[in-house]
Amino acid sequence: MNAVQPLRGPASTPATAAPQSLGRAATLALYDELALSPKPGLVTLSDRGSHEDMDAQTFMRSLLALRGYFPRIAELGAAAAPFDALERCGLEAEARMARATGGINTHRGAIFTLGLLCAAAGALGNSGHALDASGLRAELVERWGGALHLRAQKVSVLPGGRAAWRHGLRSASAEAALGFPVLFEVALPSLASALRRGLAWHVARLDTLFHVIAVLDDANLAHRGGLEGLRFAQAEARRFLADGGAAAPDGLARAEAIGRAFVSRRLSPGGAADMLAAACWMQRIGALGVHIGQAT
Ligand SMILES: CC(C)(COP(=O)(O)OP(=O)(O)OC[C@H]1O[C@@H](n2cnc3c(N)ncnc32)[C@H](O)[C@@H]1O)[C@@H](O)C(=O)NCCC(=O)NCCS
Ligand SMILES: Nc1ncnc2c1ncn2[C@@H]1O[C@H](COP(=O)(O)OP(=O)(O)OP(=O)(O)O)[C@@H](O)[C@H]1O
Repeated sequence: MNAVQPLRGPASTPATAAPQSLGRAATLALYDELALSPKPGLVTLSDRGSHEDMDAQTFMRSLLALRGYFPRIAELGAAAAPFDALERCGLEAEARMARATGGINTHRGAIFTLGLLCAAAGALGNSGHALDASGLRAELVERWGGALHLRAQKVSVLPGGRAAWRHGLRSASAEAALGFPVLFEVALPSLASALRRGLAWHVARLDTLFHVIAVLDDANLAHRGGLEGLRFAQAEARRFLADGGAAAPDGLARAEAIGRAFVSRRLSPGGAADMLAAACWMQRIGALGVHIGQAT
């Protein structure tokens, strides 16, 4: 568990941000995700979860290598770049991540999800509109939704995309084409509600993560555990929430127990981790509508 935690979350920046601030917030949000512990099946600062090939050091190397990418893609968004320019920028970032980690996939999902969100925020900021969640979602879908729909119809050669296709699930690309419904309709309301209830930042993040695991077609879970593994993880998350979630007196202990069950099945909810990072990014750029000192 983290020794020093801000009470309700890190300070958020004003609601119109430059590409540099949007990108910096993305790096910090990925750290928010990495630093959260316990976190079932996922890598934290102190354990590897269900992963044999990576640990916190691998993630930190990857994060450092990606620092320039998020401001760059936010700038592309501000310049109204077409989807293929974003795609090239994303693929370059994937190559940089691979060089930094020795070929290990630490942040492919985050490069995609947070990259698209940074681009949408860059575009929105440039048009002079305030950075709120519904504006961001509309901007993403209007500008790049068509290209993302086409992308979602292609058969992926990557593990998550193949698992999604095999089991008839919504892939990461399909989730993006729909404007990330689980992010906007589940993760953000969960995080905002947890912060408004005055929950500590780490408890709020943990609660949000479980809300996402309960409903997301997480291609990582499906790749590692098949449909059975995905449904098992979703059912565990639903039970956790029904029993009071992360804020319950035994919430952290129950999260740890679920972590042990995930590790024994090699399950890792990587897609849910990306949604959590995206929600933390929204909080950091001020698009969540809840700021320190505003919580009631
Ligand atoms: C679409 C991507 C994520 C590939 O996805 P695919 O599922 O086929 O591959 P992979 O197994 O590597 O999974 C990617 C990761 O997505 C995340 N994820 C899994 N399920 C989901 C989901 N339902 N929703 C969102 N993210 C998810 C996980 O972290 C997972 O590990 C992406 O790598 C890609 O195509 N990149 C090319 C660059 C690009 O187009 N960029 C666009 C602008 S950034
Ligand atoms: N804290 C985290 N710990 C582990 N994975 C995470 C974390 N945060 C995000 N993820 C996501 O999970 C994915 C890693 O999953 P995985 O190890 O299954 O990779 P893979 O290359 O798709 O498949 P495999 O290694 O099983 O063949 C990454 O895309 C990453 O975005």
